[in-house]
Amino acid sequence: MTASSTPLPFPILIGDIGGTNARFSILTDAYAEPKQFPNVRTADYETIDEAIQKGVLDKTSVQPRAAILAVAGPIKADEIPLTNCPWVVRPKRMIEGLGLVDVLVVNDFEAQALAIAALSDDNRERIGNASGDMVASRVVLGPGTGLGVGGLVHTQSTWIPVPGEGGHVDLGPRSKRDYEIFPHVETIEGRISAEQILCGRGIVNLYRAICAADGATPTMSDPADITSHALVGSDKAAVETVSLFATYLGRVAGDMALVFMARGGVYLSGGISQKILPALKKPEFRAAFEDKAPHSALLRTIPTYVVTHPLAALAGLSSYARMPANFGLSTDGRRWRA
Ligand SMILES: Nc1ncnc2c1ncn2[C@@H]1O[C@H](COP(=O)(O)OP(=O)(O)OP(=O)(O)O)[C@@H](O)[C@H]1O
Repeated sequence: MTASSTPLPFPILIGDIGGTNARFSILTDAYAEPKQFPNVRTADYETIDEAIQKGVLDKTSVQPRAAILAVAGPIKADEIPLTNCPWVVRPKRMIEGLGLVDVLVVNDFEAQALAIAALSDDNRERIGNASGDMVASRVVLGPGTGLGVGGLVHTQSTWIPVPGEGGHVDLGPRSKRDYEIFPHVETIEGRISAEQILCGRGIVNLYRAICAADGATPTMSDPADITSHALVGSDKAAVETVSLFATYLGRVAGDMALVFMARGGVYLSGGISQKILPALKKPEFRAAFEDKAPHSALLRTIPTYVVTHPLAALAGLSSYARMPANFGLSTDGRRWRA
C-alpha cells in the first residue's frame, strides 16, 4: 500500500461543496451511518472554514480527524478556488485551524461517479426498458449550473472514477429541425459545446434559439419557468425546448456510454434531471440514446437512470471513506497531511 492510498483516519468529515449549497456529514467509523448536518448556504459564511466550524463542529462533540471534500473546479495547488462561489479551499489552513490531520479534495463529478457504483432502486428512477445491475463501467452526466460528466471504469475488481471535462464536447445538429435551430444557438468562441444547451443557462439558450428560428419573441428568461410551462404544456416553445433538451441529453449520454463502454449503466444527476423527470421518461431521451449506428444494439442493452438520492455525492464519498481499497481514486497532489 502506498502512502497515498492509506485509509484516512476516522472520524471523517465528508463535504459536498456546491455553488449555492454545501452539505456535510461525519462518518465516525466504517460501519456507522453518517451523521448528517443541515445544508449550509455558501452565501451565509465568508469562508469554508467558518462554515465547517459553525455549521458542523459547533453542533457536535465528535471531532473529525480527517476530511474528504468534493468541489466544483480544478484541484491544482494548495489554494483551490471554487467555481460559482467565492470560497477558497485551503487544506493546510484547515489542518491548522480545524484540528484535522488529513484532508483529501476531489472533483464533484468524481464524487458523483463514486455514488453510482452502488445505488439501490430507492435512489434511482429507471428510464427505458433496459435493466440489470451488471458490474461494468458506468458514467454519470449532471446538468445543473453547468454540465458535469464523470466516468466510473470497472477494472481488476476496482471502481476507478475518471474526472474530465466531458460537458464541453461538441454537440451537432442531426434532424431537419436541428438544422433550423442550431444557427441561432449562442456559441462559445464559435462552438456549440454540450454545455451551451445542457444546463440551466443552456435551457434558456435553446428556448431563445427555438423562438428565433420561428420568428417569435421570447417571453421567458428563467430555466425553471421554461421547464414548468413545458411540463404542464402551457407554452409551445417551452414544450419543444424541453423535448429537444431530452433529445440532446440522450444524444450526449449515448456518446458517453460509447466512450466508456458503460454496460453498467448511464446515470443522470444534477438538479435539472430530477426536476424534468416526466419529460425524460417520454420516448425522446431514450430514442436519441439508442440512435447510435452501428452500435444501436449495444445501446439498447444499457440501462439509463435518473439519480434520485438527495445526497448522492456524500453517499459516494462515504463509500470511498469506508472502503478505499474498492476504489482506485487517485490522491496524488490532492491530499494534505499534518
Ligand atoms: N425547475 C428547474 N428547471 C430547470 N432548471 C432549473 C430548475 N430549477 C433550477 N434550475 C437551474 O438549475 C441550475 C442549478 O442546478 P443544480 O441545482 O444542480 O445546482 P448545482 O450546480 O449542483 O449547484 P449546488 O451544488 O450549489 O446546488 C441553475 O442553472 C438553475 O437555474
